[in-house]
Amino acid sequence: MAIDKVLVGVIGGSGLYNLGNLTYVGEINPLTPWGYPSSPITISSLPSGAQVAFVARHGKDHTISPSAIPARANIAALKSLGVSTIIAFSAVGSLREEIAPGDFALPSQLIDRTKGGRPTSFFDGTGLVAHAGFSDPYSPHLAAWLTEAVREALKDEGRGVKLWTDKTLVVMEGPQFSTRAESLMYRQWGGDLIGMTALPEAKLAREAEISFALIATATDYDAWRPHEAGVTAAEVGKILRNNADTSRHVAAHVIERLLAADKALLAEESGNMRFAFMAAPGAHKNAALAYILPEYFEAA
Ligand SMILES: CSC[C@H]1O[C@H](OP(=O)(O)O)[C@H](O)[C@@H]1O
Ligand SMILES: Nc1ncnc2[nH]cnc12
Repeated sequence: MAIDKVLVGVIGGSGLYNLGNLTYVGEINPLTPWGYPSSPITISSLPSGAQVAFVARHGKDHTISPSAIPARANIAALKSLGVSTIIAFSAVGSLREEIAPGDFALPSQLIDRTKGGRPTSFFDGTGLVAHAGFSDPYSPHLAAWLTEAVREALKDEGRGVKLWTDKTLVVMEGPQFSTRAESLMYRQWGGDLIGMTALPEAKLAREAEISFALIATATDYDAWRPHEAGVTAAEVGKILRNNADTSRHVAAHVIERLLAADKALLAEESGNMRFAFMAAPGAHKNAALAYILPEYFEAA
C-alpha cells in the first residue's frame, strides 16, 4: 500500500511503542536537518483508510533517555510527512490524591524544570530570532475538542478509565525521579502531574505550526505522599501495559473522528509564526528552516 499525505501524527512514550491496533502500511526514516527521529516512523491506516504516522519517542526498544530524545528531528520528520496535528502520549506521576495511577489527563499548562540543555528551538544557530507565543502550550481548540472525544473513547473502551482536564504538568530533567522535597514543592507551585518529556516537544510543535495536544497517562504518585516508599521504575512498569492498551484505543477512536471534524481544527496553528520573527524571514534563506517552515523560508 502506498503512503499518502498523513495529517495526524502520534508520539508514543513509555510503554507505547506502536499502534499495533491499526493496519501496518509501512515504515519511513526521514533524515531531517536535525538528524534522524528517535525511531523510524510507522505509517498505519485506520478503518476509514486514512493514514497515521507514529514515532516512539524513546525508540522502539526504549533506548533513548528523556534528556537525549531528538525532539527536533521527531517534530521535523512528522512535519515532512504532511502532519499538521500531533497527539502525544506521556506517562506521568500524579501530584494529586484524586488523580490515581491508571487515570488519563489532558494538561493545559506546563512548568519547565528541565535543565540539561535540551535544544528547544529550530532557530538555534540560524541567525534568525523568533519568539513563538507559548502562553497556552497546547492548542486550545484541539484540547477542547479532545476533552469530549477522549471521554467518549474511554467510555467506549469500557474499562472505566477517568479523564482529568486543565491540569498543570511539571517537566523535570530526569532520568532519576524527584526527591520528596521537590515533589512537595511542585504541589505548592500548582503542579498536578510530573513527567520528563513534554518539553521541548510542545515548544517545537508550536514553532513548526503544528497543532499539538498531550494525553498524560498516570502511572504512580511520585514522592510526595508520606509513609510511602516513593516511585520506582518497577512500580511504573506494572501499570504501563494497561495504559498503553487504552492509549492505542483512544488514539484510533479520536483520530478517526478528528479527521472527519472541522478542517480548521487540524490547521489551528497554521500561520501562528507569521509575526514571531524579529527580522523579515524572506531575507533569510536557510535550508533547515525551509524544511520546517516552507511558507516563510527558502533553501539557500
Ligand atoms: C518509565 S518512567 C519515566 C519515563 O516515563 C515517562 O516517559 P514518556 O513521557 O515518554 O511517556 C517520563 O517522562 C520518563 O521519561
Ligand atoms: N513520578 C514521575 N516523575 C517523572 N516522570 C514520570 N513518569 C512517570 N512517572 C513519573
